[in-house]
Amino acid sequence: MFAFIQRPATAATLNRLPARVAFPKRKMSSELPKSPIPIFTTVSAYREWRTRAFEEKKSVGFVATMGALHEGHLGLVRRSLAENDLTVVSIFVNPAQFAPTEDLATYPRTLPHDLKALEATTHEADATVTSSRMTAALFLPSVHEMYPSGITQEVSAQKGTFVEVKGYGHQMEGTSRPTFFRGVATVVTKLFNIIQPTRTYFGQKDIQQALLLRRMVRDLILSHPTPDTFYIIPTTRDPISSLALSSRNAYLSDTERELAAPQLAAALRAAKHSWASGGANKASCIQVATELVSTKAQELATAHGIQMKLDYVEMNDPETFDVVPDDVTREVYLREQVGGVEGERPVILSGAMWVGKTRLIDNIVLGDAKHLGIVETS
Ligand SMILES: Nc1ncnc2c1ncn2[C@@H]1O[C@H](COP(=O)(O)OP(=O)(O)OP(=O)(O)O)[C@@H](O)[C@H]1O
Ligand SMILES: CC(C)(CO)[C@@H](O)C(=O)[O-]
Ligand code: BAL
Repeated sequence: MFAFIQRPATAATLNRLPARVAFPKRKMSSELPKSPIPIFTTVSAYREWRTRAFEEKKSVGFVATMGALHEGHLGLVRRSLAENDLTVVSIFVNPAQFAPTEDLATYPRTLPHDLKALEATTHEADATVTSSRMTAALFLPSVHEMYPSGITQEVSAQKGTFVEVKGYGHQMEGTSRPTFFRGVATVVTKLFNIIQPTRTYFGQKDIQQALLLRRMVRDLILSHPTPDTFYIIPTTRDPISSLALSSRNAYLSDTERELAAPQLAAALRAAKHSWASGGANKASCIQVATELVSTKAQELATAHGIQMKLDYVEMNDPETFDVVPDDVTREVYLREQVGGVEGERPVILSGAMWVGKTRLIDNIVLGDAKHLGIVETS
């Protein structure tokens, strides 16, 4: 499914590209750090660049982020660099997806670090090409330009145009963050309209977001990207603790990060093990995960004064996001598999956990993740 890798024309064209398509009349504010990566702070400057890329028939890969870049983001960027002539990364901390009680004000903003990380992330295109590709453009829009009608985090007071993917944003993460997916769908529609990506890359770490946005691309009949050029990339984890990398991990103290945060992934693995063993129904698999976190929480509170609390662990159907009923076992779930499909019917096992004031999320797909278009890079 992901075998199509666009070959760069020649090393020479690649080396020339950023310079040829990058320097129209872009407004570059003097506070921006110096970088070889062109930074577009306005839609019109970006569009001029994109028009040139269209004319030159260059494919454009796109990675949408809120910044504070880490290896999880960079994995998406590497994939885009490998598969496209040009790669655009956006950094925009989107007010519309934060509830008024959430961490918009304190969300980590680390532009100098982000630029250095993008500069360092180059891809050796292939053995026959001697040059390497670097991110061709960073899109760094203002809140004012992204929300011309204005934006407040209070949904009841909002005015203007918003995008909702009805029926898919109230379950899972939507239960705890009821206005989150409306904010995400709105901003990503705007970003797709602006960036016009040939391909786009989202992370499995935010699995409901990725599946919901791919559905939105299909429902809105977008051409850039299409559902087929919307890629979901497996979660990058800390190689030792298996903690899913996340910008919000920066809020954690060293002991919280080492001892508490990895317990969410451990709880999901424990539930996965129960599910795989056969006889256990969904409720008892979830209970295994819940008990693991509460036992560990007591231990960490006593020994280290760390506050850790599960928000939820749940299993959901990846098509509908419906909760798997409590009494369903793996055998029963698989019996309902629609005929003719290869591999095991997937189910999303996901959770969220508070460590102090930091809310972390994680998920594992049980069964065949290929059905969801999630494939490890070969
Ligand atoms: N560990 C990861 N592995 C793969 N993709 C990731 C990972 N972390 C984030 N991403 C993806 O990067 C994109 C941008 O995410 P974002 O900027 O919100 O970072 P984040 O680490 O998810 O931040 P937060 O801590 O706010 O959840 C999303 O598609 C997201 O799924
Ligand atoms: C997709 C996104 C960039 C929209 O603001 C954000 O939700 C994120 O970083 O996952
Ligand atoms: N990674 C999703 C962005 C958010 O939690 O706001």
